[in-house]
Amino acid sequence: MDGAAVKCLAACPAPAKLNVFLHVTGRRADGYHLLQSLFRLIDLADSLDFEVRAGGGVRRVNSVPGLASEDDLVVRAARLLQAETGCRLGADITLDKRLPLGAGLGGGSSDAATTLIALNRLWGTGVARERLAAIGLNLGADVPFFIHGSDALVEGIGEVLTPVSLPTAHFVVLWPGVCVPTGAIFAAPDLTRNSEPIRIADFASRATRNDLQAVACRLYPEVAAAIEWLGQHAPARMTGSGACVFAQVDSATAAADIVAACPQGWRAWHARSLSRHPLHGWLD
Ligand SMILES: C[C@](O)(CO)[C@H](O)COP(=O)(O)OP(=O)(O)OC[C@H]1O[C@@H](n2ccc(N)nc2=O)[C@H](O)[C@@H]1O
Ligand SMILES: Nc1ncnc2c1ncn2[C@@H]1O[C@H](COP(=O)(O)OP(=O)(O)OP(=O)(O)O)[C@@H](O)[C@H]1O
Repeated sequence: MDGAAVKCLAACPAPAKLNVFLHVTGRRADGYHLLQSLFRLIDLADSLDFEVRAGGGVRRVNSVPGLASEDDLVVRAARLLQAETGCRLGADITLDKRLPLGAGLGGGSSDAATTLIALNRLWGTGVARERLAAIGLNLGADVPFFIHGSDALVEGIGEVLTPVSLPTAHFVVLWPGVCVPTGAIFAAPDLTRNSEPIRIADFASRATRNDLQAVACRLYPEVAAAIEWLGQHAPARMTGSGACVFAQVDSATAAADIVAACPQGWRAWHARSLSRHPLHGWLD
């Protein structure tokens, strides 16, 4: 342990996202794909506790099944912030992992974003939002979205954000129990990579889809089965690169009825839209 805790912060939320649509419009020279996607924050979340230490060590102090501490984006985010700012303080971090891994909910990216926002405040490193988002992009394509912290049309590989204001909504989110590795979906030869770009002003009136869905359904039949089951209740679509699928419903009651009928071995949640990341006010 690196000295006594000098400051603590408990129960910092790391909310999930849904990709209302996701179009792949091209590919960069480095292999990353260009996207157009409407991202919504939802109130399903991981939760993080931070204890600042006088020594410079950073570690996750609890165990998380399937996620070694040294590989955790939370630990990598904290070390990256130290490297970028020269901060000599350290942190013990506890991650209460509630979001499934590799689920298209952006859990790892959100954990990283919450770590950057919380430690930037606790360590007093004073990095402004835009620079923190640029730092976060090194950890994952979705991190800038969570640092900006509001619903957005996202372009580039995740770094070009146009905030949008959307009505509140209820969703059912369904996880068919598998973990989908994002890289494998983007690497598939049959992925649609040339969707026509939509103008921001037009996206509400155009037909949309998730271009990653067909590949994920082919490689992971559980995803196809989840879309089929949820689709009997409301129009259903995959989020991110899967494995979760979601449907917008009219009310909390409608969501609860579908959640109650969820087949054994899968998990379903009623999620509400979130207008802002709960830590949004902590950045300039
Ligand atoms: C598809 C989305 O879920 C949409 O929200 C995200 O853009 C994926 O973000 P992520 O899970 O944070 O993914 P990253 O860890 O950045 O990338 C994993 C791998 O997916 C591929 N990848 C990812 C994002 C992107 N725009 N193009 C890609 O080709 C790359 O091979 C990369 O090595
Ligand atoms: N704190 C973390 N939480 C989740 N995954 C993490 C974390 N740190 C590292 N990872 C790694 O990142 C991978 C993908 O994480 P994540 O759960 O965010 O995927 P995802 O929900 O599919 O995200 P996206 O929607 O951005 O594709 C995991 O399989 C895991 O190996």
